[in-house]
Amino acid sequence: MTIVLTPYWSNGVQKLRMAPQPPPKPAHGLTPPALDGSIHALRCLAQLRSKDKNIEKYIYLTQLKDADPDIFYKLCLENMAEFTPLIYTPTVGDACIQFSQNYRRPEGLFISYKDKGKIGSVLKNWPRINEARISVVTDGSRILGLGDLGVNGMPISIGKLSLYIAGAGIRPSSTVPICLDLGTNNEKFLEDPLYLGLRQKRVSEAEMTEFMDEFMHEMSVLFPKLLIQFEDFATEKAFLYLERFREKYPLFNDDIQGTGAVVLSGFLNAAKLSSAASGLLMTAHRILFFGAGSAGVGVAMQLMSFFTLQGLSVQEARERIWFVDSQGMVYTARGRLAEHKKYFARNDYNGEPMTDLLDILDYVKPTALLGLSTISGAFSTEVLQTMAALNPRPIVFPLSNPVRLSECSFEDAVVNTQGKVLFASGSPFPEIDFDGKMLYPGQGNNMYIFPGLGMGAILSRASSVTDSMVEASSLGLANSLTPEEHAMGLLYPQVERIREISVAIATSVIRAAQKAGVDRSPDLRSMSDADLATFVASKMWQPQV
Ligand SMILES: NC(=O)C1=CN([C@@H]2O[C@H](COP(=O)(O)OP(=O)(O)OC[C@H]3O[C@@H](n4cnc5c(N)ncnc54)[C@H](OP(=O)(O)O)[C@@H]3O)[C@@H](O)[C@H]2O)C=CC1
Ligand SMILES: CC(=O)C(=O)O
Ligand SMILES: [Mg+2]
Repeated sequence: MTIVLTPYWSNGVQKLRMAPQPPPKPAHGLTPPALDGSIHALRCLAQLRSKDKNIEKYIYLTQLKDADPDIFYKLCLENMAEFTPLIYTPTVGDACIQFSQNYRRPEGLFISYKDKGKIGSVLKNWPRINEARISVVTDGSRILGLGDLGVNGMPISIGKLSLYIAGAGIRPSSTVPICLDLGTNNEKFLEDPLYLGLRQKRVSEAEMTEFMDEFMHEMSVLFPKLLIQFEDFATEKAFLYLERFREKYPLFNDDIQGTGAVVLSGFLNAAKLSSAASGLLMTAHRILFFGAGSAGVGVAMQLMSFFTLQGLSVQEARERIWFVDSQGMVYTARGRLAEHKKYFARNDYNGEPMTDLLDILDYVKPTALLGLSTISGAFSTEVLQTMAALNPRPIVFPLSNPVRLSECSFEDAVVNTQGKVLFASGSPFPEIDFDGKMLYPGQGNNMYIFPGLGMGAILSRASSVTDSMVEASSLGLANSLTPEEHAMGLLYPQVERIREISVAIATSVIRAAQKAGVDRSPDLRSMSDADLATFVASKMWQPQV
């Protein structure tokens, strides 16, 4: 499939352009005399706020970003807490579901299975080849917790890249949103006349792997300076293609590694508060994962480093972790297990399958309960009360997205633990006044990590993204809380400080890349940490309004 470039009419001449390249400024006389950039930004904000439905706000913001990226990103940076739920989770989930209904104009690159054998020629249609530095690539097979959405997954690539631009100052023109169309198993979409993707079931794993080999090779030829973020591939494929390509190309999987890093960071801060209240050693935490997919296992792999940083051996660290999947507690004697579950399967339980979460809580007695299951409400009143009975300050992270699939709400977690909960969720919840005290939910979302991790990898020109770079991003985030944020009991910094945080993360990531010897920007090696941070900040794109 060749991408279709939108006809753009200007001064009677047909030009071709694709977002995010801004339209040329209209000639004198073609705009009202008093149109002033900063006043217009206020006008746009008022127009946005006049809309009732979040999906309408999303559509409005998509058009604003297209028409005037400077105003869009200025407003975004000034109103991060208001904008992120609109351009990202939860609203981006609805934008994906409705993509084929609401589609207006191209914004990104679609590569379909029909392009196999000539993927390079499709990539060449991208209008800003030389500028490309970062691509978010999805195959739409597991969008948030919404399942297989086929090409309707494109808004997730677009949304993540908007956060790269807002959060880390990546130049808009250097971003490449990509959706691979390998079919869909979503029957509703296959029957929908408006569906914009291939009308066929997903291709086999062998066929997809051949396609992916060609795609990755052609990407590396055409975009030699590109970092790739794999996003929302269904679990088996997420692990398969991360392992297959990570040594060969600069890439990371956001759901496995980005989520692992963001949760490790919040967990580090939560565990300190929890241990301070209980007197429990940091090494004595017991973590129960509800959900054993790419995100759950990715987080567990990263949390291993929490324990090993505290001095435990790898084997001891692994023993601090339990998993629950749709069949109950995951243990080796249960029978055949998917490959990605085997490492964390318990070897110290041989009894009957344990399927009730309350029974599992009673057996494991966790200090922390992490939800990555897509099961809305799974952390029931009884589950939360049990966590509170087991721990003076229970750690409860319902991390599934979008917000309607969260395992519990912040309010339920607060009320059922008498305000003791240490909480982070995947999508945002409002703060709560509990007994006269303001309590703030953390947002344990990889959006804190990938902008800074990506910026660090791009500036160091890393030839691959190592585990040490991912860990550095996590520690950079954990250490970025201000004393005021600690005093407020926050587990993550306020999102309004995202650029400052991204500087800290990118700086740590560059240092880790240098240590691992994968950096290709030797000039950065001799800089002091302070100079390196200044350099990173100086490279951030700023909206000009
Ligand atoms: N906060 C963040 O930054 C991020 C959040 N996420 C969210 O995490 C969620 C999971 O993503 P991902 O791991 O890729 O998805 P998967 O679908 O691969 O994993 C879901 C897991 O939940 C398990 N599960 C399903 N139903 C139940 C049930 N009734 N009881 C117990 N476990 C159950 C599944 O079990 P089984 O294996 O048996 O099928 C599976 O292990 C999504 O909502 C996603 O949006 C993802 C990335 C980042
Ligand atoms: C946040 C994210 O990456 C997800 O829910 O898949
Ligand atoms: Mg994701």
